Amino acid sequence: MSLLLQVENLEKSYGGVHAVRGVTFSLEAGTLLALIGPNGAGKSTCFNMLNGQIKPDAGTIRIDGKDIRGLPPRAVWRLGVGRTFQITATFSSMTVRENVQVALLSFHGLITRVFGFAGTACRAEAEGLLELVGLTSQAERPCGELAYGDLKRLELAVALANQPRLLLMDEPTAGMAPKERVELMRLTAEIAREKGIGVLFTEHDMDVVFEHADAVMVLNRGQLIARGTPLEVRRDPQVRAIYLGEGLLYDARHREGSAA
Ligand SMILES: Nc1ncnc2c1ncn2[C@@H]1O[C@H](COP(=O)(O)OP(=O)(O)OP(=O)(O)O)[C@@H](O)[C@H]1O
Repeated sequence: MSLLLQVENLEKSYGGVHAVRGVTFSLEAGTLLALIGPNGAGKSTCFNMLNGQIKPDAGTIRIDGKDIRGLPPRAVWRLGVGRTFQITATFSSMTVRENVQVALLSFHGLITRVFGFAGTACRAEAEGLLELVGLTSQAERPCGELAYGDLKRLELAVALANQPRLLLMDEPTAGMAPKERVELMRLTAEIAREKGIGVLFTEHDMDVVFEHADAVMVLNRGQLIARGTPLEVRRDPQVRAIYLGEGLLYDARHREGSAA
């Protein structure tokens, strides 16, 4: 596996708040890395630096060896950094297929040629992506009618339309039922492995993190305090201390017991 993302000594302060301190990590293509930490740990700030929304004070961010630090979001997106958000950003009056078509038109630089509807442009490509995320049967429905779990799949298809090398997922399963969470993350992992996409995701649901991440890193007060396999991180005493009262300790015992 090749090293896709390399982050070194990333720093960001807001006035007196040192939000991200010396964060260093890497991500291999085709793997899922979870970034966890309590509220205010600096997760969103890290994400916003990785996709160009916030300029780091210091540090380097390399995608396939190219330093992207300080580039604007559009340029970062063009280099293959996609992002999904906690609140889905789709066009509710368009059909599911049209939403993916519009994303594809944008990716192919054709968006200025369509005025409000996608017609037949990129249709076959859109249908291929809908098949990939299991939404073929929903293709002609207005997106505003979709169940929440399907909306999240659509959001994944829209993100994939840009052929990302790195996909940043902001709490991908927030608001979903447990069964839907498992399905979405299994699908994401399958697609990431098949297409060699690196996925970095934040998540508050520890079940999702420990089931689906290849590696987990823990941020606390802007600093990475642990990085390893899900099992290593679950067993880390510092991580356990931070997550006491948030379910991790119980969860870890429960899982280790059931794995034994
Ligand atoms: N625009 C801003 N101006 C000032 N302080 C900020 C700003 N954005 C974030 N912070 C502060 O930086 C720190 C890290 O915030 P951040 O939102 O990155 O954490 P987080 O881990 O994403 O939290 P959450 O899980 O609640 O979303 C916090 O102390 C926060 O109050």
